[in-house]
Amino acid sequence: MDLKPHGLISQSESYSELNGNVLVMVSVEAEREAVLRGLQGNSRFEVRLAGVGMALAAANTAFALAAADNCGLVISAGIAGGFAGQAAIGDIVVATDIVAADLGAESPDGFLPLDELGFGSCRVPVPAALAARAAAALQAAGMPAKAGPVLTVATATGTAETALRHAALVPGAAAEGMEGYGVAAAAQQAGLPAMEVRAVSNAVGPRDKAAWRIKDALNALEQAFAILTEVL
Ligand SMILES: O=C(O)c1cccc(C(=O)CC[C@H]2O[C@@H](n3cnc4c(=O)[nH]cnc43)[C@H](O)[C@@H]2O)c1
Repeated sequence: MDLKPHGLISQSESYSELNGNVLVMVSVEAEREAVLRGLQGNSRFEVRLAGVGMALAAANTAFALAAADNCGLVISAGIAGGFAGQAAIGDIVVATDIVAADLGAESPDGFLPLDELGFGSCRVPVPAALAARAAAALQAAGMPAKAGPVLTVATATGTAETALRHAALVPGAAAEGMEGYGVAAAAQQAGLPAMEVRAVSNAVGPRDKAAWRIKDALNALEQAFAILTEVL
């Protein structure tokens, strides 16, 4: 495919029509299977493994894009933690912005994001029309879908303190995962729009793996992609 240099297409441009194929990056095989079930053989979509974490996700997305045929959109998808009051277990979150929540520097006055250090941005905006169209389609189909910022973290949140800190850092933060910013950064480098679609399996907060509802979240992810094929 034709890889465009960084910055040629603004991610905040509105996209009325989507052209080309869709690359979906998920972290693990169970997520890949769920998305594939939802896609029901739709040949416009390709689903690849990103691995866990931002670095592997960026590298694998770049490799997948280099081999992709006529890709017009990249989606980071999978299960996620939901922020209290924003997204409950089983909800779908469509990202309005994809935000690397812990990429920057500490200072005595608090966290300094890349933006304030002058090294680029921690935020990849999702084209507003795309996020709105996806969330509206999911809601119209009766799914509990929310739109809001989705955070990418290197360390999954395991305390109430970190949950509150991240929620304060990014007002309206709806969910957190570990790959979105890496996938979106690779898409941005290729001049392509990025989205993130997450199904909530657990609450962001004190770690309690026994309370994770992975099967429910994977079922929601499957249903979401069955609907998204109609509007993307
Ligand atoms: O054990 C399983 O069967 C299983 C099936 C599917 C996925 C998993 C994962 O553990 C995926 C890890 C993946 O999930 C995202 N995630 C989920 N909850 C959170 C969270 O609270 N904070 C951050 N990330 C979360 C993340 O993107 C991981 O890569 C297991």
